[in-house]
Amino acid sequence: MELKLSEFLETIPYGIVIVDREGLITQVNAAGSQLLGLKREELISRPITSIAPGSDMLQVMRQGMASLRREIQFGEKRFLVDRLPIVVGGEVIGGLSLFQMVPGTEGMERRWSEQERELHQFKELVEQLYDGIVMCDKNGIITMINKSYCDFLGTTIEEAIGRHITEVIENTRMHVVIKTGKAEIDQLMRIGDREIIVSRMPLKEGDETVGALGKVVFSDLRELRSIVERYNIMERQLDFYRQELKRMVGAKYSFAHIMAEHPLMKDAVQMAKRIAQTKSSVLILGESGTGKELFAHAIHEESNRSEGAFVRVNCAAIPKDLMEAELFGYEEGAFTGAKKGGKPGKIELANQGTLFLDEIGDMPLDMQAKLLRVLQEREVERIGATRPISVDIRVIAATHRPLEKLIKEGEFREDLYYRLNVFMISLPPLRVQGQTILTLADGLIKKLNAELYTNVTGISERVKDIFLAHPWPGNLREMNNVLERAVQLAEDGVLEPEHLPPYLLDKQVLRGSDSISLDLEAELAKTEKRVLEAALAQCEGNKVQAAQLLGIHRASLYRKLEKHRIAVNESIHG
Ligand SMILES: Nc1ncnc2c1ncn2[C@@H]1O[C@H](COP(=O)(O)OP(=O)(O)OP(=O)(O)O)[C@@H](O)[C@H]1O
Repeated sequence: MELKLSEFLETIPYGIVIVDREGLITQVNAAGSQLLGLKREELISRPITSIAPGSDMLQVMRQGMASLRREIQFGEKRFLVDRLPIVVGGEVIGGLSLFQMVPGTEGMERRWSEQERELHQFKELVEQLYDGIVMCDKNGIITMINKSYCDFLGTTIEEAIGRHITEVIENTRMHVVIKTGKAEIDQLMRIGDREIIVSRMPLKEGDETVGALGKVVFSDLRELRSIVERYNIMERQLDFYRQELKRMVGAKYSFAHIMAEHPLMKDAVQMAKRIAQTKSSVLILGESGTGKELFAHAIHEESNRSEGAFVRVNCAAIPKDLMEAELFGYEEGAFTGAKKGGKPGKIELANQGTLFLDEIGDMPLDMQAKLLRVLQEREVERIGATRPISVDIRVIAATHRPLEKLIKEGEFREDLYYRLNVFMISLPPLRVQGQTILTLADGLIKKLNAELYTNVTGISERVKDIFLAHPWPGNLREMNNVLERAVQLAEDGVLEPEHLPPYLLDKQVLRGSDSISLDLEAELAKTEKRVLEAALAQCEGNKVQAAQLLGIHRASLYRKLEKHRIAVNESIHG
């Protein structure tokens, strides 16, 4: 019986689709599948509404009444459709849809659909590209507006089109743009309680303004502000990670990177090389920028722990209440906000390697006590843990602060001081390194030439004077910064005072402004004499020490003393 029905359906030259009571397709004839452009298998068992979204078939079945000669758009085609309920024994058991192309549109189908597709694509583009776009004619009447703008304004396309722009958009200036013919780009505009950024452009035909186009560039300034804020935070984070990465990648500093010209520096390097091989703690003292971290790296690299991690903790930079978690780590659930799975502390991470405690003088007292326990017992216990973990670490500590004074003031534990101070390396500031700083400057210039592709050959006599007179509070870091700037300004040849930062020059002018003459020889001699006297005073007349301090040979010092007729109390120091 069913076979006969389907054979019968094939003889009908119209598209036929039969659905069951639920609206699921049970039969479709060949003409139907061809008109719909879908294979029979793609249609059977699918809800009719998923094939023809606007279909009123369900309603037809519910009401038991046919809907006849309805025109519907199906993709690019237009169909004329009859829908009938199938009634058996007074009961609706399904529905039948009979359809054909709207008579007369068959031949036009392609041309018409292409135009429509283009228009459709254009509309989609306008919707997607712009948060809001509106166009009006020369009288200010809206001729086009997209859905996003309408949603934003609380209106619809149908309501807006044909009305004057001022009736639809508050604070608009589109009518002004039509009058002046001048574009207004990226203007702030308030609509309701929101601030938006808009651009308005006149539409021209030759010289004549025939309308205007407005577009919303940013539909919510709050969003823009939060984007800018997020961007700023990301920039800062990126900066931080860049520095950290530089620190990690650059962690391979060795003794080859350390420049040492002055005898005190040479001694420090010798000492550091010797103690690198031991497992003992090291305390490095020195002012800011004297190379404490560089020495710590070099000791680690030279030691038999160089394969292990070099972990730096900057005690001055970590907030007090975070320091314990940072150093000791914690177990999962140790406190609110503790990370899942817990987190190892820096001490644990330095296992088998070196723990560099920078700025140890800034470590809070309670943390000092806990650190001392780790050093004595060689065990570390995470916050919230029940068992300690044994660790094998080598500690290098550094500070620019006077630890002995801090001990007297009760700010640093004496027992920890002795634990750390198995070996002590003291790095001299530049201002006591005398003439040798000029050799350091030359060394730095060579290094910078290689890094910055410059070709600077050295420093002029005037720059030497400036360098020797400057106290270099930032030590080698400061000198490196000064030279980095200078070699880039000069590019080649020798560095002259104009390549130096103004603060170095200002000092020079101030220093000599009271009694300076233009006799270079005489001025240099005067300065040399002053420096010699200062060095002798600092060494309480000891010539050997003074020569060392100035970085010159003893014989040279004697010659200079004679030249300047400087008498030294020989009876005390020989
Ligand atoms: N003797 C040296 N030879 C070559 N470069 C040096 C020397 N001393 C310091 N520097 C360079 O100077 C800069 C500062 O060095 P470092 O960070 O080791 O100093 P620091 O004493 O740890 O400073 P701070 O106490 O301010 O942290 C680094 O770029 C380092 O490479």
